Amino acid sequence: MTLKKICCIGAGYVGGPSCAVIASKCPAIQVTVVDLSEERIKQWNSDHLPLYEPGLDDVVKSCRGRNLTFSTDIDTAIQEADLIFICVNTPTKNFGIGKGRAADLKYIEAAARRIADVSKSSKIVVEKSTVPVKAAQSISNILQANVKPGVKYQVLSNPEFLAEGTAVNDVLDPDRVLIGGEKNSLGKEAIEALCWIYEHWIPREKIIVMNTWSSELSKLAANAFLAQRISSINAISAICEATGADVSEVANAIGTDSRIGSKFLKASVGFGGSCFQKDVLNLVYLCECLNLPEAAAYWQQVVDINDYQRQRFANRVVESLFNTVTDKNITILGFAFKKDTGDTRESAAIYLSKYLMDEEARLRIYDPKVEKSQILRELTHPCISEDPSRVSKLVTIHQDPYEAAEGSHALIVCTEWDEFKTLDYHKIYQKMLKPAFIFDGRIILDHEALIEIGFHVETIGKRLSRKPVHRSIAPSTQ
Ligand SMILES: NC(=O)C1=CN([C@@H]2O[C@H](COP(=O)(O)OP(=O)(O)OC[C@H]3O[C@@H](n4cnc5c(N)ncnc54)[C@H](O)[C@@H]3O)[C@@H](O)[C@H]2O)C=CC1
Ligand SMILES: O=C(O)[C@H]1O[C@H](OP(=O)(O)OP(=O)(O)OC[C@H]2O[C@@H](n3ccc(=O)[nH]c3=O)[C@H](O)[C@@H]2O)[C@H](O)[C@@H](O)[C@@H]1O
Repeated sequence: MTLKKICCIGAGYVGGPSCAVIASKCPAIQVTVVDLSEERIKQWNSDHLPLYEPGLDDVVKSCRGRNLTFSTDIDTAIQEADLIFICVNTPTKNFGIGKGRAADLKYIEAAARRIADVSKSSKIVVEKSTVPVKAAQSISNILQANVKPGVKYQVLSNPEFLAEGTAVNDVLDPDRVLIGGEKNSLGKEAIEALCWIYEHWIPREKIIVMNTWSSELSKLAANAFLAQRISSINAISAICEATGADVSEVANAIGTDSRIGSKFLKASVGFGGSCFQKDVLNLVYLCECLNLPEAAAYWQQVVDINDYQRQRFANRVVESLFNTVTDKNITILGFAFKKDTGDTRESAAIYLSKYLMDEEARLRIYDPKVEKSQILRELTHPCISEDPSRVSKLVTIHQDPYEAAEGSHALIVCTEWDEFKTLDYHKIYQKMLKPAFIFDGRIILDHEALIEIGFHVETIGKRLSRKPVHRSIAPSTQ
């Protein structure tokens, strides 16, 4: 089967980059990415794309207006397409049954109903969003219940594994592509059609075909395993801090075992991003629904350790600053959930800011890629601040790291931006109040050099020798 036109519903972090790469690699296919948000589509059609992603500008510019279109005309794009990717958001439900754990599937259902309402020809519908197992069944049920004469649907699962900050490369050169579908002849035909798209640039042996439910579960399992590694090394970091072991040395030692592997063993102030917590909780909820409480409790610990790590780090900041941060100036370097993205969803910096605002600290925040309005939106969210007016009282956003450090008692590295490694820390030291503290939540700075300058340095998973600083005898917060 040859596909001439494809449509992608959802122009977000997944739909935009993945379909831009498809368009660039398949010049004979017309790719239309649609979204309900006029603002987002306007940005995709401008020089200022709605998300920062290295290499994305070039890919989009190379095919936008040729075989890549961004549009709010959802119905026309669906009607004309042979194949439709569903890339809408699947956030954690914050109300009703499964609140705080289950994925909210209302956007998936709305997309499926829209396809059913407007389609006049047969479609392959590809679920790319991350969903609970059996979501493809719900999509299929909605489509079949509303099917028009002569129209046929095949639903496939094709989860996305790209990571933000490396999205373009991840789609260009993935470890694997997963496709789940039915084993009957129509199912196989649909799987072949989707394989044909990917085979424009990905070797066939990297495309793994399986049943739909395995494919859906593999996505949740992959994210749960990745998050579990971070929580595991973060749990080890707590032992390191209590004993004098060094978590980076431990990670290096265990990572050289080829059965364990060296990736995703970087201890940190906690994982962030829109998916790890959401998908692990989704798995927890799935286990609960399947009456598997022990499995649910196991995966719940991955999220609990992440909360513990963030709180533990915040406590260490307060304790080190003589057990009070009230009215102290604290500079936060980095607000994105990781480097090379402007995305702040579930960023550890948000939670750290919350804990410090609860202690009435004054925050001076700098991030090279996150807009001021975005930081304020995160901090004034009702889950973070009960009284948003306190945010304007306690928080200032800065365009320059040196300005942000001016008059500060402490500086906290929350995001591992490369530029933080090469700042002029002599200059920063001069601008700060003494004793000047640095809390390296990402283990990226040269701690010995900072101690030499005169800083009091604290980091994750390691006790640092330091010049003595007077400590108060007030009770510890830990
Ligand atoms: N962000 C990431 O790095 C990754 C995300 N995923 C998964 O991909 C899915 C999408 O994630 P993101 O792209 O980050 O979300 P996003 O929130 O950036 O984008 C989703 C877009 O879908 C649009 N939308 C929602 N309902 C719609 C409808 N009925 N019709 C048209 N547009 C609609 C929204 O307006 C939004 O622009 C989620 O399930 C996520 O778990 C998977 C791999 C990586
Ligand atoms: O489903 C998704 O949304 C995606 O989730 C993650 O990608 P992403 O969240 O974009 O970024 P990661 O590189 O995985 O980082 C997630 C968080 O973990 C932190 N992290 C990562 C690695 C590590 O060793 N230590 C650590 O603290 C990062 O700083 C970040 O806060 C997965 O890596 C992708 O494969 C997946 O497709």
